[in-house]
Amino acid sequence: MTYSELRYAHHPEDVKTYNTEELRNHFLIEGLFQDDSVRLTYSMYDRFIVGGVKPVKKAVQLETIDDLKAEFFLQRRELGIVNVGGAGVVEVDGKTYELERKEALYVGSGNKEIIFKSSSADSPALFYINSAPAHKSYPVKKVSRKDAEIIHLGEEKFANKRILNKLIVNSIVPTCQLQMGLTELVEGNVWNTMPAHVHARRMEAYFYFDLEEGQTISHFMGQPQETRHIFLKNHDAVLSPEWSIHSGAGTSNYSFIWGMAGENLDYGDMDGVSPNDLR
Ligand SMILES: O=C(O)C(=O)C[C@H](O)C(=O)CO
Ligand SMILES: [Zn+2]
Repeated sequence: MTYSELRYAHHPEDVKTYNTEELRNHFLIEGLFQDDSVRLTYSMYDRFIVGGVKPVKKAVQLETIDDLKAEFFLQRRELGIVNVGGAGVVEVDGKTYELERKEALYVGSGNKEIIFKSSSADSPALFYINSAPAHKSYPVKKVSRKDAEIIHLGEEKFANKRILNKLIVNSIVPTCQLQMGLTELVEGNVWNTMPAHVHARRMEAYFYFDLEEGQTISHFMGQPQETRHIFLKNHDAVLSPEWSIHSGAGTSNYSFIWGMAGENLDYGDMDGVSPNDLR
């Protein structure tokens, strides 16, 4: 079964007036993984889709949704998948790709039948997905951890030591708009993406996982001089407008998947904000 919801884009002046509930309703995405279902959020930010697929007892197919007015999901879109659960399989027009935990798959536009399966119902796969409009079809490619481009960021003394794994980026796999990667906070470190940044040419979505039961993350958003926070739990995602910082501090360490789409594929095209300039 496929469920989807639509989120509008916002003017930063309007977001200044949002209360806690409004911020959460517009930007937070909860409940991504429901047994034998596909859960999608179609955002007006660069028409980016955030979703979760959890096949348990049966195979689950990625069906088209009304918002796309398309014959099949990838008619005019590309797809990035990262498995954050037990081992699983993605079938793309009959071809099978096995995805272990933290492995990724890129699927270009034009592929019609995308089917997700878990290798074992006792430890189901959890497929986190991002999708963006695509003008061209690029080949399907699996990206394992060994293929990732790794960057070591931060320092223990600033509680932001982390390992950034670029997975679906154009130096590894050609894409139209999509970029995805996985960042792991080293134990004892809690801050992600600090110093913070914005990138007016791309929106971004963060999906937080590997957060211990009972712990939380305060995700920071908003224009650098007008920030807000949203408290998140494990397996929550959050939309980041092009004008917003996206950073977080947890009550323990955790990992997260970042995904972007927009004007360019230039990961480094970002404007940094010094911590003392944040308001
Ligand atoms: O840990 C980080 O810093 C990140 O992972 C930052 C994201 O990759 C990002 O925001 C890219 O624009
Ligand atoms: Zn960013």
